[in-house]
Amino acid sequence: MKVIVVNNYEEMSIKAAQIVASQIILKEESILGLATGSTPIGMYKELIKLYEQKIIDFEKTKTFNLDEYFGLSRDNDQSYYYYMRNNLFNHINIKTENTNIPDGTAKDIHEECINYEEKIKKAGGIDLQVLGIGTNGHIGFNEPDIKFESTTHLVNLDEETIKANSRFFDSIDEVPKQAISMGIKTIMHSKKIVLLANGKNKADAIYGTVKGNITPELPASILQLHNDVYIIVDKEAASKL
Ligand SMILES: N[C@@H]1[C@@H](O)[C@H](O)[C@@H](COP(=O)(O)O)O[C@@H]1O
Repeated sequence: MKVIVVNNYEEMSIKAAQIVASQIILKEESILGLATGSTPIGMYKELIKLYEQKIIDFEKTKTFNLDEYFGLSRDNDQSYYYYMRNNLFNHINIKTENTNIPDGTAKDIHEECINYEEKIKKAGGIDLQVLGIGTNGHIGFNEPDIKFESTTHLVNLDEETIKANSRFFDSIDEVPKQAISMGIKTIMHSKKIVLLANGKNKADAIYGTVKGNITPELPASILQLHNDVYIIVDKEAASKL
């Protein structure tokens, strides 16, 4: 693990965008794994700037998002589909058919999960996966559990996650209780991983990720077993390391 401690959110966003941009420059047809949440928004803004400056081009890039809320349609402004259009895809030249996000309204969720996993495999696997982290150490929506869930699956969200994510909704009752998420194996198969975290409320999760035991109780801890991971954290998130 390469832990990079930066001064603030802006520096974290720039560093992360540089890594993603380098990946695209080295391989135009890169397969990117993308994350949502508030953490990567600054990184997406930086990537849009680099695109506008013609430093990077998304023409041949493909993306797979980590997760999607179960039951939210694509036009719901809290869906991750909506988030990705709003924060990145609408501002760059990526082809819509090259962007992939699990369909939270699929009739057969089991089939949707299998197909999503297949699509990633067919595309050749993820070259670079961007991750945020939950305060409980979740990555994607892989919640603390007694075992690591391997492939794309339907998840029951933890109370802590529902509470944390309620800040984006009008009320806590509107937060979906389930989501579709790539599994731990899906994430670990990525060739390179960049995890971003900022703020004091992520300090315990970052400590567990970098220095804790490898345990499904703190899903991000499994990243210790990956051989190409960057953890980019601001001083507050790094405060317990
Ligand atoms: N499924 C997402 C995660 O992918 C994200 O990393 C996490 C942290 O969110 P934030 O960046 O807003 O703290 O929240 C959600 O639960």
